[in-house]
Amino acid sequence: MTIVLTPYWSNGVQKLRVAPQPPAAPKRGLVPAAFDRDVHTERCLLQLRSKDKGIEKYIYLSYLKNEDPAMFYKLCLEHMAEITPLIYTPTVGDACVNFSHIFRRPEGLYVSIKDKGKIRDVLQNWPKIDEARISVVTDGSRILGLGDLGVNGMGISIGKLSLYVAGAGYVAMCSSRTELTTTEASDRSLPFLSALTWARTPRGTSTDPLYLGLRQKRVSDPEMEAFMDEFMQEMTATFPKLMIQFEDFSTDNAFKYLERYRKQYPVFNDDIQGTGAVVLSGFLNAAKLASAASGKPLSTHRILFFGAGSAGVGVASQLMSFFTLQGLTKEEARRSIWLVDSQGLVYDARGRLPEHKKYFSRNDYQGPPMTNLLDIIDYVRPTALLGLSTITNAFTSDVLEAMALINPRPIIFPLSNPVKLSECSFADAVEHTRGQVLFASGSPFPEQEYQGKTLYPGQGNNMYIFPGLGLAAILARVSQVTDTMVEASSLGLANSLTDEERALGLLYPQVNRIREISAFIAKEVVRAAQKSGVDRSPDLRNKSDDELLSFINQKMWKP
Ligand SMILES: NC(=O)C1=CN([C@@H]2O[C@H](COP(=O)(O)OP(=O)(O)OC[C@H]3O[C@@H](n4cnc5c(N)ncnc54)[C@H](O)[C@@H]3O)[C@@H](O)[C@H]2O)C=CC1
Ligand SMILES: CC(=O)C(=O)O
Ligand SMILES: [Mg+2]
Repeated sequence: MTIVLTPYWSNGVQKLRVAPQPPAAPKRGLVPAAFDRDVHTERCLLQLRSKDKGIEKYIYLSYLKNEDPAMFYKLCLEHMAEITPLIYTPTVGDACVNFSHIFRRPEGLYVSIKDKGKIRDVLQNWPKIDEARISVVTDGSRILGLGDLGVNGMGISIGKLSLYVAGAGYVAMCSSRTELTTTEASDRSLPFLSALTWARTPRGTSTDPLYLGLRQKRVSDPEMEAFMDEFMQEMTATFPKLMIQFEDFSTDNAFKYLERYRKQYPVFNDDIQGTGAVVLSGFLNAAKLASAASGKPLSTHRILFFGAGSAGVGVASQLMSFFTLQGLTKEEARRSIWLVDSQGLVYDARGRLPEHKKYFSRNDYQGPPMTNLLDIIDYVRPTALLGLSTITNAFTSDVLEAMALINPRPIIFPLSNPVKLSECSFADAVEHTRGQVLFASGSPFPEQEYQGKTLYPGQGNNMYIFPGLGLAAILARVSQVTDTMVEASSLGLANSLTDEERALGLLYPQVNRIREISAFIAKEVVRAAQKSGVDRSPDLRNKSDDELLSFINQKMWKP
């Protein structure tokens, strides 16, 4: 075998590394005579398509990822629009609910409350400590809109990690080796992920003999805080190059642990910040189309949130920058946003509010509680209605018609996941706004024909953001993830639409361009990290934008 050395630069010093080799041909006799890898791609696709149910397709794809990861990711990249809903929302919701039943072999790292005091020992068991770069950490307490699923929430970490690899090619960065046989790819394609399964028997699983988690109540707040402090300290000590994504923590804990660690470690919360960024991006594009139709300036938009949890308030906070970008003050921006929760309009005179709702609580309404969404729409007269409530079909035909009555092009984003919890479907939104809706949902919906025209739904899901944001954070070796980095990811996404996509009226780029989009977002985020002074890769500072983009592209593993 010939070994080819290629030069590269590290901290200003030129070094050599072994160039990647093409996959070794399988040894004679170990595959059938006519075996051909390209034909095998078609075979795998046909096997996948032969299954009727989403969950069966999920199980097949999980098997393929473990057996032949290069093939799995090749299929993902070549059929992104078809496969994303099978490995991610909506199917991942079913996979999580049934996780303890469809479980075949462990994937990821499980740290439970029983490990408190010896978390370091558990982390040391991870097979490839030096290669760990990204971790999607959940405690399973609010999985999509499905509630507390305990250890079954691991499915969401696995799904997000698959999208990290498919969407941003993480494997290459973890590689210190050269062989690209499928077995090696398999070893290397295990990015680090962990689920913290402390301690709660989610409803419905207490009597399930197959449930894989602990069977006890979740621990008290102080005990969880002590656990989290130890966990974060040991994670960053054991894996010094690690970026941590918090995922699907219940509302209070989502806000609490983001604030507690965001200045100390490279960590972000996907539901608060990733969702904020993806919705800001789609909203920027939608608001331009809505304002063009109404003739009213962008600064006059009025946004009504149905759902005021971690995602709702996270998105509201991020949308503040939509208004400040139009020249409004922060106070004026705040006044352009209204929240609704399970008790109706959020306002000061209503009584004691949880901390995360206070900033957007209205002080200009003192009347009786306003709980009916139609009354609230009539009072607020919003240009945009955003759903993050987990309430299926809350945007009824009356609600959609009311929005269409006050806006030539109403912005309607039912963002709850999975599909069965969406506040409305695309078909209903099109029908009840006579095709005028500017639409994005958390989970995918099929396109619609309306009066001879094809209308396309947007998917306002943080999957557009976290691969590129995380990639930039890792490449720039950031010490923390700043607000300006999150905003840069959002503006990067908004600006990544092609002219053709804009001509089709899309609010988000097509998902099959995810690699290109992630690279572009990553470039913008690296620059933002440099401006914030949180980067620790000085080499990247000397690169022009083109050089940086091509560096990022080179770092992406291509199956
Ligand atoms: N599209 C995306 O990328 C994302 C979507 N989500 C989805 O957003 C949803 C909410 O997530 P979180 O904010 O983390 O949950 P959460 O539990 O923190 O918040 C839910 C909110 O909905 C409100 N709510 C409940 N019933 C209501 C009702 N009848 N009327 C009005 N409001 C009601 C609650 O008061 C709460 O404020 C989930 O379905 C989740 O999957 C979350 C993150 C990202
Ligand atoms: C998409 C996502 O992160 C969620 O629904 O929680
Ligand atoms: Mg989430």
